[in-house]
Amino acid sequence: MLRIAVTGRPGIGKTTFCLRVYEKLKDTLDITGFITVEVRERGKRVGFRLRDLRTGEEAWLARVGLPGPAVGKYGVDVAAVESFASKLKCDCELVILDEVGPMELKSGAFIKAVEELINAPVCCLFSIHLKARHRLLERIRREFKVITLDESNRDALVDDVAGRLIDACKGR
Ligand SMILES: Nc1ncnc2c1ncn2[C@@H]1O[C@H](COP(=O)(O)OP(=O)(O)OP(=O)(O)O)[C@@H](O)[C@H]1O
Repeated sequence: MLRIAVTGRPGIGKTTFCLRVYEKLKDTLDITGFITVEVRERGKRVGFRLRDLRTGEEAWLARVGLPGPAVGKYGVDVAAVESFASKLKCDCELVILDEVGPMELKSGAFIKAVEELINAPVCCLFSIHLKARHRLLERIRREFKVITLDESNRDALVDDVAGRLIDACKGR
């Protein structure tokens, strides 16, 4: 059972990396999870949407002007996080989760769902916030193989991580 967490500075390509690995593995492995996609209007970032990898279903995670707990200038839709967290399943071969960060961590149900995943024998590819402090993030940093993405490694590592996850999930 292989558990990998990618991290790196904001905008380095964590979401892109998770998506590329998903595209490589989706026909081979049973995968659940979601990614977080930034939304820009007229060039300015206005918020983030959650996207279920398998179904393509989307919801706002956080948006400027949304009521709810604030992270920077964004209000977090905790109910949306909970709804996506409830779809994370331990009984698949791989869980891809982008990301475990300050917005998602506003949801107690999200924290509980991720803890259950970590306690289960399932392969994981998470992206995690580089610096945020939280007991769940500390646990992931301790227990996962953590890879820091940068411009020089983020392309080459896609095949490497995808290959390692297939081997681990298929017990090779
Ligand atoms: N390997 C890559 N090569 C070239 N451009 C990339 C690569 N990875 C990401 N990008 C570009 O960089 C930008 C940010 O990418 P992405 O959203 O994946 O980063 P992120 O680390 O998830 O960001 P955030 O910190 O907001 O979560 C996007 O415009 C994306 O197209």
